[in-house]
Amino acid sequence: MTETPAHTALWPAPHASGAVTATVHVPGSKSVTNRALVLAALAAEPGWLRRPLRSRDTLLMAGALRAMGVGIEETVSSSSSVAGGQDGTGEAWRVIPSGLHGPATVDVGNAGTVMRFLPPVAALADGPIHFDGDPRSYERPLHGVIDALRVLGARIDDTRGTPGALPLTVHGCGALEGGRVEIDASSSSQFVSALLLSGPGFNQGVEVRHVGGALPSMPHIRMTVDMLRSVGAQVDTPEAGGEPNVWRVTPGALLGRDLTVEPDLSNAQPFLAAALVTGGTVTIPDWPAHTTQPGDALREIFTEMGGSCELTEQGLVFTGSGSIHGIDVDLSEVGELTPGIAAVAALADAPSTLRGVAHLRLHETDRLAALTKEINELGGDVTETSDGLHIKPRRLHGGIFHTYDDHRMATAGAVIGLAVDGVQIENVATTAKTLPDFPDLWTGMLGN
Ligand SMILES: O=C(O)C1=C[C@@H](OP(=O)(O)O)[C@@H](O)[C@H](O)C1
Ligand SMILES: C=C(OP(=O)(O)O)C(=O)O
Repeated sequence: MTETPAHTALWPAPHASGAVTATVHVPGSKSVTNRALVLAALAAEPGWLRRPLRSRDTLLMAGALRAMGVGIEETVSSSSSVAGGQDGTGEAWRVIPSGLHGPATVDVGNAGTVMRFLPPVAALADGPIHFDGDPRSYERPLHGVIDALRVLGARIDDTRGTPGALPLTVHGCGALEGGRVEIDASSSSQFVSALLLSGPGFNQGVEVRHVGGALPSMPHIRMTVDMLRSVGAQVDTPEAGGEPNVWRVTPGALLGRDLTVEPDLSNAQPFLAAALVTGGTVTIPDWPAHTTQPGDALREIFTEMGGSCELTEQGLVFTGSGSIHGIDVDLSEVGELTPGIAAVAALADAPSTLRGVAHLRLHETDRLAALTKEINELGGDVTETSDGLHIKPRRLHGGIFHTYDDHRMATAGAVIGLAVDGVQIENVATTAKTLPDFPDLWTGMLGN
């Protein structure tokens, strides 16, 4: 949890005067967009991304790939025949791979996907690629990727900062041997995803064996595997009868695809929470019937917390009952949903225990400390446990909700603000990491 400058702007979180009824079009998934960009950049032919997320994390990914020589052309069309998504409001990115070249400099910002997914890509480039980012990026775990790449044959200079962390330089020489590697990915599933995504480009492919504590965010690893397969890669997984905690990717050329990015279901969370908290109804169009996104778990989690939902032709229709229940839940698979669930839990009719998310201490900020401090400063009763939070609902009052440069802290504060008058979100602009339109979508949902 890094210190927040006192002067940062305050956003008065709108208080809901009654039950919210709204349809909210949620922009594309960060996790899908950034995987699709990497896979398209590594492909043997051009591809399309339709309805990509345009946010800080995805623009950093696109900028980094461009710096390494990949062509990414942005087109916007009102005609679905040219570039449209299902609603015809088509932004589409044409990705034209043309070799990966250094020297180049990559700004990772504070994007886990950029700082983890790109060093393996850089190892395939033909020159040095320098990586740097926000101060927080120096603190986020990266050793799993760096150590593994060295075992697989890469030369990496990480002597400018703390060894095993940013800033660093990957001295790519146009190819990487690849092969077998053991990593401890208990601090981030993105270590596994990173090695698998570039695996088809390594001479021997890659075999990643996770050794260590529980691996978080399994749906995100399944997303990696599914997306690799969809561009023609051969991937063996533990689920497909393989060894537990072992993934294998065979070397081979990747296809250029035409992919429409699903809405970001984790970013749908605050809007669904608005229905739950106000006893209203919120519809999210284009909710996928089948998806690897962890946000899909909200259908079950928020139903247990008092709502009900139905997948219809219009999208996911989620309705609050007017009561909010506490929950005892293991969130290790869906850690990024924790801030939003904590916000709802603080407004519930009974205590909640959120477990399995110790690794959130090394996310955008220390999310367990930040949620505890900020909810308690509004009068709440949250205690940190070794791997999560215990939340006893209490009557909350207004005040400043600090965000620590964490988009999900900002949206969590907005959810509390619906029910508690006078909540002010410090630096709501930090939502630009994955949802730049958040303040407008939020006020639009409330009919303002
Ligand atoms: O691969 C991905 O796209 C992500 C994986 C998860 O990371 P961790 O496993 O580090 O929690 C998740 O929290 C993050 O928001 C996105
Ligand atoms: C943990 C998150 O992001 P990142 O991709 O930076 O890890 C998140 O979006 O909740």
